[in-house]
Amino acid sequence: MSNYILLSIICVSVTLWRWLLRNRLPLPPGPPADPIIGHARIIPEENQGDFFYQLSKVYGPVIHLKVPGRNMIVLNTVEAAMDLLDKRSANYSDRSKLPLFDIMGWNAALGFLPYGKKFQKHRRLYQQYFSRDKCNGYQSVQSKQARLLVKNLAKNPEKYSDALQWFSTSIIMHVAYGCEVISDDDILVKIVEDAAQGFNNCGPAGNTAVDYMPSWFPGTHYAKKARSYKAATKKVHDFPYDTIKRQLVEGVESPSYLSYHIDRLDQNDEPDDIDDIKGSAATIYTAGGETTWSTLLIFILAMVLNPDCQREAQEEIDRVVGPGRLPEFSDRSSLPYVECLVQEVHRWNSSVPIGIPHRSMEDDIYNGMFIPKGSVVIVNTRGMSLDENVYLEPYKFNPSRFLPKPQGRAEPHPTAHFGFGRRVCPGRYLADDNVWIAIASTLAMLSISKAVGKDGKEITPDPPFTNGITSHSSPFLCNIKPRKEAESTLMEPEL
Ligand code: HEM
Repeated sequence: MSNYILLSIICVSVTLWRWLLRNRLPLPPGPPADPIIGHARIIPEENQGDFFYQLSKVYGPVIHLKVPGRNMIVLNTVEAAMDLLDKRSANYSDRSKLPLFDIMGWNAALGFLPYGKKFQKHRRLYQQYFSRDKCNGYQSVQSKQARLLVKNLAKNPEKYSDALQWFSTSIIMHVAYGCEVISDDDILVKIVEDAAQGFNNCGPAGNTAVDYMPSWFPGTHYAKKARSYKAATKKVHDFPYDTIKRQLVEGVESPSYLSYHIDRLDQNDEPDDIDDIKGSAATIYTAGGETTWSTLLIFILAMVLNPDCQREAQEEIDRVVGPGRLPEFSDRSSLPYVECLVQEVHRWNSSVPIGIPHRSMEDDIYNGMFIPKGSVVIVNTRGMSLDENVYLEPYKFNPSRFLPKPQGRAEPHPTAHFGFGRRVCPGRYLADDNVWIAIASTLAMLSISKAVGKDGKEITPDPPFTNGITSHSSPFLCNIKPRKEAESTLMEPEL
C-alpha cells in the first residue's frame, strides 16, 4: 500500500472518529438549558461551589453546563479530577482567557497563563525557589512570625483579622522581596494589598458574565471594576523590581525570590525575561498572601464554633510539647490531632472553593461521556469536600474523621485545595508550613471562643463568605485570650 493511501486512511479514520465522538457520545449530564444563553441564567454569581455541589447530587460527579461560546465541565469528585487533571494532564493543563485579569494587567501571572513555553518557564522560576527543600529554609522566619502573630492576637484580639493578614503578608514579603515588614504603613505592603483587591472584588475567576457576554449584558459590571485596578497592578509589577534592582547595584539586597532571579539575568536576556520575573514576583502575594490569610480566618471561625475540637488539640500540644516552649516544625509528626485539625480547616471551607478553571486542549472521552476541546474545566473543591461518599456528615467540623478506626473513620485528607496535575499550587509547601505553624502556635498560647453580647448571651457567628477566587468569612465577633499567662514571654520573637 502506498504511503499516500495509508495517509488517506488515517485522515479519514481520524475525521470519522471525531465525528463519532461529537455526534454519538453524550456530553456529561446537566440541568435543562435555555435556548441561546444555555445555563447563563441559572449559574449564580455567588457561592458557585455550593450550587455545583447541589447539581452533582442530581446529575453526578461530572456535569456539563453551556454558556454562550463555551462548554463548562464541572468536576465534583477527587476521583474525576485525578482521572482527568492528573492522569491526562497533557490535555487539561491549559487555562481559558480570563478577560478580567487581562484588563487589570495580569498578563504575566502564572495562574492565568495558557499552557505552553511561557507557562513552563514560570513554573521553573517558582520551582527553583519553592521546592520542599528550599521551603525548609524559610521555617525559621515562619516560626518567628508565628510568635509575633500570637503576640498580636493577644494584644489586640478584636483585630484578629489584621494580625492574621500581617502574618501572611510578612512571610510573603520576606520570601518574595527579602524585606521585613515593620509597620502597617509599609509602602510595599500597601502596594501589594491594593493590587490584590482586584482578585477579591472581580467575581469568581473565569465565571462572570464578562467571560462570555458582550459588555452591555447585565453582570458585565465587573469589567469596569477591573479597569479601576489597572494602575495598582502596574505598580506592584514595577516598584519592587526597581527597588531590588537598585539594592543589587548598591550591594545592600537581602536574599529573596526577586533578587535571586534578577541576579541571574544577564546582558543577553530579552525584555520578556524581565517582565516574566516582575510578573511572577507580583503573583506571589496575590496567590499566596490572600489564600493563607483566608485559610487562617476560616480556622478562627472553626475554633469559635467548635470548642471541643480546640480543647482536644490544646491538650495534645500541652502533652507533647510541654511547658516552656512553642510547637516547632519538628513536633509536627508527634501532633496527629493538630494535623487532623489543620486538614479539617482546609476541607470544611476551602479558601479557594472552585479553584482556577483549567481548559481542555483536545476532544476527550471520559466514562463514555464526550468532553469537547476548549471546555472550561472547573474543579469544584467545595463539592469534593462535601462528597458524602467520602465524608460522613460533611458539613460538620470534625478533625477526628481522619484518624484511624476506632477514633475516626480514616477518611482521606483533602487534596483538592491545592489543585491538580501540572497546575497544582507551586507554593503549597510554603503555604502548608505557614498554616500549620500559625495554627499550632495559636492553639498553644490562646483560647478562642464566642463573644458575649450586651445581653450577656453568647453570639454564635454565621458570617457570609466573600466571593472571589479566594473566599473567607466576613468579619465576625469572637473572644481571644491567653491560655498561659505565665508563659507570655514565649510570644516574644527573640529569634
Ligand atoms: C493556603 C494557601 C494556598 C492555597 C489554598 C492555594 C491554592 C491554590 C489553588 C487551588 C491553585 C489552583 C491550582 C489548579 O489550577 O489546579 C493555586 C495556584 C497557584 N498558587 Fe497557590 N495556594 C496557596 C498558597 C500559595 C502560595 C504561598 C504561593 C506562592 C508562593 C502560591 C502560588 C500559586 C501560583 C503561582 C498558582 C498558579 C499555578 C498555575 O497556574 O500553574 N499559592 N493555588
